[in-house]
Amino acid sequence: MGLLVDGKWQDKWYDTKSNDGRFARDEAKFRNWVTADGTAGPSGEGGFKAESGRYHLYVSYACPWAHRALIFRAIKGLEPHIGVSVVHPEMLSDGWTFASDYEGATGDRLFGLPFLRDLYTRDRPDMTGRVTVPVLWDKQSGRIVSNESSEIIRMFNSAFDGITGNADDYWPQDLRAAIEPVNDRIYDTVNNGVYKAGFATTQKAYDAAVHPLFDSLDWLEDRLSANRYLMGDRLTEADWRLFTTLIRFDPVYHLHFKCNRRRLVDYPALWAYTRELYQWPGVRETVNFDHIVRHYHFSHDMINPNRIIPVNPVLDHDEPHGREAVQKAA
Ligand SMILES: N[C@@H](CCC(=O)N[C@@H](CS)C(=O)NCC(=O)O)C(=O)O
Repeated sequence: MGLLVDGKWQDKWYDTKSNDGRFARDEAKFRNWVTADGTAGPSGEGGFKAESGRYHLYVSYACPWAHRALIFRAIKGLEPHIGVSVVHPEMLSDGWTFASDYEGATGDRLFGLPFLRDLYTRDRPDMTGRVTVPVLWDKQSGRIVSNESSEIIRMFNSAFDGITGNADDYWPQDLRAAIEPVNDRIYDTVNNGVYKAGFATTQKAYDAAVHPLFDSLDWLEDRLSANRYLMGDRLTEADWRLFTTLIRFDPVYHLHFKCNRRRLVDYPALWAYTRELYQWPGVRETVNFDHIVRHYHFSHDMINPNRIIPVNPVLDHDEPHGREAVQKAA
């Protein structure tokens, strides 16, 4: 685990000491957008036109943020148009690596590089910052388009529709204003909330994260008892953003990140909802529990110093979800 400083790798854990024991996630540094015609998106530069075969996605199967991008690639029919490289699940002193001696790890399919950091410095030789997945790479310009998953999924949602003919819309104009505050609460208290609890190095920082997390899970359980999806009867990006945390909850966050007031399976609506999304066409194939469980327990040795991989609960994600019966919001 480490970061680049002026293009040089430094093996350092997150600095929680200077922050009262709290984990603070860095802002992603590459914020360009692929658009249908190559005009600039909401941030960054233009010049990234949607074209088949031009872009490549770097992911970890373990990472919930990268998982969002993989899901959008699947459900938007982008698999034939955007290639993928999968890093090794163990993230140790060299950060994410392209070692391929592990089932499902592909190596770097574009350049055969040893480490993900080498991809970052290929674009920015003097880069300072964390080397994170996902990364969307442009083969034509040899540059990183984006390393911000919330933006990559919005590009995938619409930029390639003219190429794929898939116009399914997970960020519909008329729901955007309603989606935003739901995304914000889920990001802060659930998606990032589990990390804030798990990486806390003081009791106070842990308490400040774990209680809002379980308050939000109660709120979500209520909402999803009355609504099939977060926005009622329409499945949106808000659901996919929530899903990648829920699917990791019982195998990882409950034990490893001490998010153990309740398990996901103790929430009937949330658990059935998670199964419905897991069973959505194309999604099951993006979930790799082996990489998920191995990554967290093996990589975070200050949480799990002996790197023992727990046995974990046996969960049946294929059990019928029964969510068709859930009433639409009144
Ligand atoms: N803002 C980024 C966050 C991505 C992120 O933090 N990914 C983690 C893996 S789950 C990572 O690569 N961490 C490596 C590090 O922080 O050094 C996004 O949503 O795309």
